[in-house]
Amino acid sequence: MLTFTNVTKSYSGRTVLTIPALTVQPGIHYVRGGNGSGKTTLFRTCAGLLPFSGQILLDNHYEISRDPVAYRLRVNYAEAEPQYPGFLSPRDLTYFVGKTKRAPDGQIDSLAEVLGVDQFWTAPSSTFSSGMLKKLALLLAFLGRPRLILLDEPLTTLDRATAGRLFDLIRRYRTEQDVTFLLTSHQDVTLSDLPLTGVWEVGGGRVSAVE
Ligand SMILES: Nc1ncnc2c1ncn2[C@@H]1O[C@H](COP(=O)(O)OP(=O)(O)OP(=O)(O)O)[C@@H](O)[C@H]1O
Repeated sequence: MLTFTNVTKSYSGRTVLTIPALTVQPGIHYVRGGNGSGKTTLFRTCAGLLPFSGQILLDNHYEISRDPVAYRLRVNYAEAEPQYPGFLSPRDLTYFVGKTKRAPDGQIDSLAEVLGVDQFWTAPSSTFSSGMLKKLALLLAFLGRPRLILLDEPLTTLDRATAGRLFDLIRRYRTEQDVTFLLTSHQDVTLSDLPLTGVWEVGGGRVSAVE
């Protein structure tokens, strides 16, 4: 569902990722690697947020530089450490992102309830704890009808109950809507409740399949 061809990503002339050829099949994938190995760079590149050279193709059709709107409509991303303008509330942000992602009727309310964002719906995000910010970022990442959702450290700072509900949501989007997930975590064991399709190791500037 996602194909990389001759992809390289550099910062100020320093190459941090080289992916000559790689195909990610539909499913739930765990992307692991040490600090600074390039996981966030990989996710931000896939999300269309960073310039790179080469080609990333979604569903054999959508390419970031050729179809930027169609591609971004289908690829959602939650940052490891989300930040939003402090004066904006979940209601403001979900309205805006929901519109750009063409969220179906009722989706925002349902996700807000499942992830517990409805508890602080109109509060300015400057007043949020890191777990509250994480819940909001996760809600935004499920909006619309994505084909691919990239979750960078989704469990960090999340309380146990919400983590369980997030796993249910991932399983549901996977089985009911054929959404593919790429997830990172520094704790292998925390993802063990999910039916993983693949495990990938990022290291030495490369991405390789583990199993
Ligand atoms: N904006 C940037 N400018 C320059 N170098 C960067 C930038 N962002 C990341 N890097 C470098 O790219 C490499 C990969 O960083 P990245 O954040 O992708 O790693 P990571 O695997 O997500 O790390 P962690 O597990 O610590 O979050 C590191 O060497 C980092 O210093």
